[in-house]
Amino acid sequence: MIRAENLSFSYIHKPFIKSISFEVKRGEIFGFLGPSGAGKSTLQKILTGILPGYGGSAVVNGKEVRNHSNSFYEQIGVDFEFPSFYEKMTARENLDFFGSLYKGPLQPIEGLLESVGLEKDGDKKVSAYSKGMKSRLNFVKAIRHNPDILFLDEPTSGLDPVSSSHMKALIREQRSQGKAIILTTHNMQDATELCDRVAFIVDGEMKAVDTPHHLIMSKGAARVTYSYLDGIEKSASCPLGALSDDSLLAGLIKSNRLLSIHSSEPTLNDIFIEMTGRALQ
Ligand SMILES: Nc1ncnc2c1ncn2[C@@H]1O[C@H](COP(=O)(O)OP(=O)(O)OP(=O)(O)O)[C@@H](O)[C@H]1O
Repeated sequence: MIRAENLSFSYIHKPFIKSISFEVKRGEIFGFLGPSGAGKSTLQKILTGILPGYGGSAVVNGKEVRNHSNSFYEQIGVDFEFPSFYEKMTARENLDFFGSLYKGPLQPIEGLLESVGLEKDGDKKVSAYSKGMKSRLNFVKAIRHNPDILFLDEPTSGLDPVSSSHMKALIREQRSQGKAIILTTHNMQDATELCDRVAFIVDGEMKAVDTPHHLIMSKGAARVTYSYLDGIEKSASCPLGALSDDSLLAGLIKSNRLLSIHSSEPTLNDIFIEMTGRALQ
């Protein structure tokens, strides 16, 4: 549903986005991960038709984005990080207004507000909404016209843990309806939980693309860390695959002197740092 080939872009004369290619299929959540200034929002802007002066090709729902007509916006939903609403209007009035910009059928406001726990706040002015409430309202604004493709920028930013987990469930539900979703985040936990595939973006270049699981497994072996008493508490670790070669561990098990033992895999964040030499947050 989305295909980028040799995508490039420059804000000034210097090339910034450099030869990026990827594909996102129906029913897939694809994550852009990268540090601040890496080019994630720029890529989203190219794919949503805001920056038409790009090089290469960006095809969204079968159309080259730079040639898009207004009907393009009937097919995509955009939830960018900073919600845009008329603050003096209520949530319901805002959804009515933004909904009126679309030709196609709209999802009923009541059900949408209920899906994000705002059913009792629909008649409140948006100026009285908290940051998290605005984020939830922004999400339903993006899906009101039931688009095939969703662009989400930091969709859990500003949400408390319960709302964040609820938001992730809503995003998965959109995926199960067959939508293609591009999600931008700094949050590795969200990316690991939500994304079918992720792209590491650094300095306008794509450094790796794969499933979070493959990325984690390809680079770092899981390790086992254990602690024991030897006058004072000490700890040691060894690769999971080499447990039987660890004579210290074998001795501790035999003499029943182990205090704790656990295994840990590298996180996506560790892999990002290893592959790109840059920290994400
Ligand atoms: N309109 C513009 N004119 C000139 N430079 C710009 C413009 N918009 C963005 N940039 C520059 O392009 C680079 C990439 O910005 P972009 O917003 O795509 O990064 P990002 O990866 O989305 O960062 P963040 O995670 O902080 O949102 C930055 O160096 C930014 O200063």
